[in-house]
Amino acid sequence: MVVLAKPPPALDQISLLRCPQPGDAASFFGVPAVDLSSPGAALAVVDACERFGFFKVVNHGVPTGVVDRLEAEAVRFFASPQADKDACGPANPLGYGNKRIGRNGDMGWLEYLLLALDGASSVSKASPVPSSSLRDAVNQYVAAVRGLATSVLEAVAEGLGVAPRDALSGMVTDAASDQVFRINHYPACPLLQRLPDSCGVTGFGEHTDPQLVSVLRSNGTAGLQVALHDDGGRWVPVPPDRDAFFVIVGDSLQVLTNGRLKSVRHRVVANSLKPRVSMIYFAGPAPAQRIAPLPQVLGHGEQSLYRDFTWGDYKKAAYRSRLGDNRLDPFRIQ
Ligand SMILES: C=C1C[C@]23C[C@@]1(O)CC[C@H]2[C@@]12CC[C@H](O)[C@@](C)(C(=O)O1)[C@H]2[C@@H]3C(=O)O
Ligand SMILES: O=C(O)CCC(=O)C(=O)O
Ligand SMILES: [Fe+2]
Repeated sequence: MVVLAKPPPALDQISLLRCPQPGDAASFFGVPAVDLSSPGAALAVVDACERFGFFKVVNHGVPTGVVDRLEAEAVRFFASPQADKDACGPANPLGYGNKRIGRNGDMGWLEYLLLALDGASSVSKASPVPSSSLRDAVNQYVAAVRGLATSVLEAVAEGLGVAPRDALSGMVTDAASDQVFRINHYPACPLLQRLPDSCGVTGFGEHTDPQLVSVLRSNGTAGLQVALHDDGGRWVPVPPDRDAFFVIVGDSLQVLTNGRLKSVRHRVVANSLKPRVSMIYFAGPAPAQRIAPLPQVLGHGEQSLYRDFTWGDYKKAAYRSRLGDNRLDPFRIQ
């Protein structure tokens, strides 16, 4: 991350970034698009996860109405009086959060609602929810995207030659699995117009997701960027696609495949004109789940690159870390 200048007071504590420019030919990035029902989907998923740790699912079959209903509920919540939003916060880590991300000093130009899901993938009783209509919309949406996450993990198993087919997806359908759901709202940031074009304001700072996979959907506002694996971590913008779901490989899937699939660093930069709304489902395993390379991904004589840990261990360490930390480093065998 590069801090470029002293920010205007409203952006105090929020880092400024050097951003790729839209006209910059070098920033072109063709996000792989996969139709999970097509022949060859399993190999396409593995290829995308190996090369980028990132792809989008098209022709997914999730009804538009389910997505639109949740987006409308989210917009309504974020437009409600600040006191009503604050009644669901401060995020610790669950609940309504404003600019502060996590507990360790990270800040971004956003507000959000972070919810835990129970074994049936419904919003848990421990999560502060503003209304029953938002709760119902989240439950309906999550039922659909959890199905997408399990199909992706089945495709990964198939593409890697791992049996049984549910070796990975079963970790998410397990009644004790640890699933989290987040709705982010990045207000338009007009102050950006006072900064040089090459300068961005951090919406959500760079990080990898700790879970197995995350399924992200946003409105049509740009802002998401990913760091390429094979080009010195060069940041490239991801063109928004409100009709697709983006899949992000998390650290746990990296370990389960002994580094063959790699988690991807990603971040969000604020937009000067349009608000961005995103909703992300984080598919995590049960706290007691051992996170270690699946025997079938290890070649003859290949050793694990990581020391053994459970999801519970990793989550505890993650929540003590800063957003941009490389959370897997302490678990790597030298
Ligand atoms: C700074 C932090 C926020 C985070 C917990 C952490 O300490 C490090 C990981 C962060 C992250 C990134 C992906 C998800 O948005 C998230 C919910 C998660 O599981 O790990 C967030 C955490 C958070 O916002 O509390
Ligand atoms: O809001 C987005 O588009 C991405 C946010 C994100 O990466 C996260 O919440 O972990
Ligand atoms: Fe993320």
